[in-house]
Amino acid sequence: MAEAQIGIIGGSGLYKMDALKDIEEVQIDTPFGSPSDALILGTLDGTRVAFLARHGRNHTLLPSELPFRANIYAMKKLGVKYLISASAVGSLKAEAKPLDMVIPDQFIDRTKNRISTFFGEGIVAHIAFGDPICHNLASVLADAIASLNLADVTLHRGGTYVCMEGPAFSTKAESNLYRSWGATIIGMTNLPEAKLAREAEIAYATLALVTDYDCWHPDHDSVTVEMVIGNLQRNAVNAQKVIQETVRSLSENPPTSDAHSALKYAILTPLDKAPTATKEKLGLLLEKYLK
Ligand SMILES: CSC[C@H]1O[C@H](OP(=O)(O)O)[C@H](O)[C@@H]1O
Ligand SMILES: Nc1ncnc2[nH]cnc12
Repeated sequence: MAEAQIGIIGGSGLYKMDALKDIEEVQIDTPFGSPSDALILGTLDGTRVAFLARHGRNHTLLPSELPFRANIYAMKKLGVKYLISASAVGSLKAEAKPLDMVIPDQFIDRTKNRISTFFGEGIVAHIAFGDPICHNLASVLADAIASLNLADVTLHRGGTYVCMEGPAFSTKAESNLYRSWGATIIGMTNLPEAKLAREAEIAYATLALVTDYDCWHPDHDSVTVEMVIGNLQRNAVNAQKVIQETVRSLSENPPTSDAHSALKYAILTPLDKAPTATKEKLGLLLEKYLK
């Protein structure tokens, strides 16, 4: 059922993409349940893409409730090889200001309650995750931002995204602790997604849209939902331009990615000894290794 090589996951405040043409809504069933919402297949400048609203189009799912495995598996089912996450984040550094964009290259895991592997039930795999973001896809994103010359948008290339559990925002002590670790931004969603995308051999990169200074900055109010959504809406048009330009570039020049062969040396269990039910459940992920 290959339908789109490029997927987009829209986070808080980015529940649809206005530029998509010839839209088709697809309800996708996966061995890991239903995704956050129907996936939207649409065309951007002649290229078919798949869009998913991470929290559902009416923002009905908490970060801890997100069906991360179903979301990534659904993208895999549609044939996605490159996945762009657009996400609202708080800034942990003075120089990353609200309305700036960050393309992080590292994560710190502060989640407590997430399932972030497809494996288990008789099949063991350990993917390499030292470089959790696809460098080549991140470069395409960065080049797209540079080529657009967006007024008032500063891009910060690289940096560490702290992924917290939520849903409450951080305490000041936590926020300052993450600052002392040198982290750049904070959010609640991208780390499990990046891990699962890697297991699914999908290249993943984050376009982080800074909406606030969390709660550490002495000269700025602490983050509120109103602040996040207000600033995200101010940035939504630019974010969509960046995604559109990235898609154009990816379709002209699809980069190589180590993610596309991430399972090659990761699976420990001999597949001929693995439970049939698990092999069937992981179907699409194992397909090429079962031949
Ligand atoms: C609405 S504020 C907190 C919420 O915003 C971010 O969402 P996303 O990553 O989906 O853009 C953050 O991770 C929290 O889920
Ligand atoms: N300060 C913050 N903390 C966690 N997630 C966020 N999303 C946007 N701003 C955030």
